[in-house]
Amino acid sequence: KEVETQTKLANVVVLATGGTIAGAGASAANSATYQAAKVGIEQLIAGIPELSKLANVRGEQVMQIASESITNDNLLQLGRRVSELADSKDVDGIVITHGTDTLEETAYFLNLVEKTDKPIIVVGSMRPGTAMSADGMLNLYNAVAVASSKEARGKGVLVTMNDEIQSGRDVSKMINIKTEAFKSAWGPLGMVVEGKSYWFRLPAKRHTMDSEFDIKNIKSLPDVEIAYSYGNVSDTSYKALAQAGAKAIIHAGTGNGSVSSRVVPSLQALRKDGVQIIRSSHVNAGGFVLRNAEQPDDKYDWVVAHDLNPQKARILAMVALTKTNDSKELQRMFWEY
Ligand SMILES: NC(=O)CC[C@H](N)C(=O)O
Repeated sequence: KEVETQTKLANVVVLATGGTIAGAGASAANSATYQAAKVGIEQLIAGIPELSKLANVRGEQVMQIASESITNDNLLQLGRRVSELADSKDVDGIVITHGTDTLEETAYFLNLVEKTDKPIIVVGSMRPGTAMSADGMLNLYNAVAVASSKEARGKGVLVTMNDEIQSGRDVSKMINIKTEAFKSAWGPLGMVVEGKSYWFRLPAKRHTMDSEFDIKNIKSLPDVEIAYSYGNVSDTSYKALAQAGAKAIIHAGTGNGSVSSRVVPSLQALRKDGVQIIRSSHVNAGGFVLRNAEQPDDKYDWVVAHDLNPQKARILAMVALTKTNDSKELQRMFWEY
């Protein structure tokens, strides 16, 4: 009987990349002062013996970094390893441990480019394992629980933080000092309680199996940069980014992606020079940019990022530009993904 239940367990691979979930501080009182990316994946897995009841878990250290330092090459490396594992008959689910600063970017990237319906869960923590009330252990336990469940298949890349199951597309780090850090403007998809998932809604946007993008066909990612907007903003950063070779500039706009009258002529000129201009919003709880509402996008041949925040808009723009440089096609992709 024991052997029978053992063989029925799902095979889950944990790909470790660093972050606070692998962090260590000097004392248990250090919840905010510590070094990220210190503890290896074997030690993290060994610290949660309960994992062996959920799945056959093995770990792989893909990199060991704080996620603010992740590069496009790191993204591609991780994406390719996820894809190889997803293609393997011996793997039922994949968990990625990640720093929380850019976790939402990596989760969205994988959501766009991984051609699999196997569960892919990205997880981090807000406190290092050495701190009181560390959250990494339960977050990782929940990630493995979701990764090993059949119900998680085909739902796109997911994020398990603070007992919630979030869509990797929607979720964003909203506050950096609470364990309740990750939110989606449209709400979580479900909850994990004591290793069991409870689902309430499904992602409506194209992802994974239904995506036209495939990591196997992406050799490199183009340079897409973000320019932040605010009162008294000048066009200096936009021009400098274009000068440095950006193929697209994400306008991290105020409100509904509004553009200062001081900047509009420069963005028109940059577009004429071939740079794609993508209007997004840096409104904290979730921007919502509509085409031709704030600026005449049709006339200027600009693209709107709709509800994608600037950092997620950068991810989609990079992936989309590997396929097309047609602004109408880019806009279609921004509506569909
Ligand atoms: N909570 C965290 O994971 C932040 C640690 C670090 N800055 C990172 O993103 O990797």
